[in-house]
Amino acid sequence: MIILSFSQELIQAAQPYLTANEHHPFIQAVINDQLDTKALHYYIQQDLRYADAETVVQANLVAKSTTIEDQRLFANQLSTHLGTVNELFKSLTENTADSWGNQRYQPIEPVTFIYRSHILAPIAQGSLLDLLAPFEAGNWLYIELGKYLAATGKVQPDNAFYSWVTAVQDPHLAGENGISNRFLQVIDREAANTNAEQLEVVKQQFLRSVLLEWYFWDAAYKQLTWADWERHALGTDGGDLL
Ligand SMILES: Cc1ncc(CO)c(N)n1
Repeated sequence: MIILSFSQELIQAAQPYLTANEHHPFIQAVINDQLDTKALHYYIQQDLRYADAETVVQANLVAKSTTIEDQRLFANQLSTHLGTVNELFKSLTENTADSWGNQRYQPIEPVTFIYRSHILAPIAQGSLLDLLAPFEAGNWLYIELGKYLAATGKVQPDNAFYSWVTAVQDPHLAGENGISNRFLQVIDREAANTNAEQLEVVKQQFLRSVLLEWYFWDAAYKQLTWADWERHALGTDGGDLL
């Protein structure tokens, strides 16, 4: 019998969600180089707001760390995040007609709000593991989607999403000794001191992140706004939004 580490267990349980993300029409449109400019704009604007929540999560990972080594790991990655996040989105913006100034600080739309709330929630009462796992799920999913998109061989430099695919495969993030694997190692170390009941909660929160990733692509594909949700709830649009 092969005994899985806790992080391997998370990754195994997340496989159906990964497949669903791969199959999402947004990702398939990237492969076919048919991504709608409006979907790309919405994605850039909303992911910048998600990235702002990642900044807050990472500051709190430093705060919840109990050793200098952990504090340095999370603080260094926070610094890297702050140094690179705008660059990625700026390079994505170059492929669109919109200016960078229009992309930053747009209103936080429903799915972005829910996903941000999900990764921020453990700050109040959670352990280091509670805070790290739902956040790391997003890193892991992005790396896997990057591998998937690269393996198609279809996302070439003239594709609007090319710089995204390159960025999520950066060895600093995705390499054997990269940040994602180092975060998974911290997850395994913390899991060793956590009871089975609490580990099940952590697992569900990890999986919920990967589920919300699917809804994040879906919201971008449909450019869903609070106004759409309102029209839908108040019954004035007659259609199925979700
Ligand atoms: C929605 C989302 N998930 C994960 C990442 C990875 O940082 C990101 N930038 N955005």
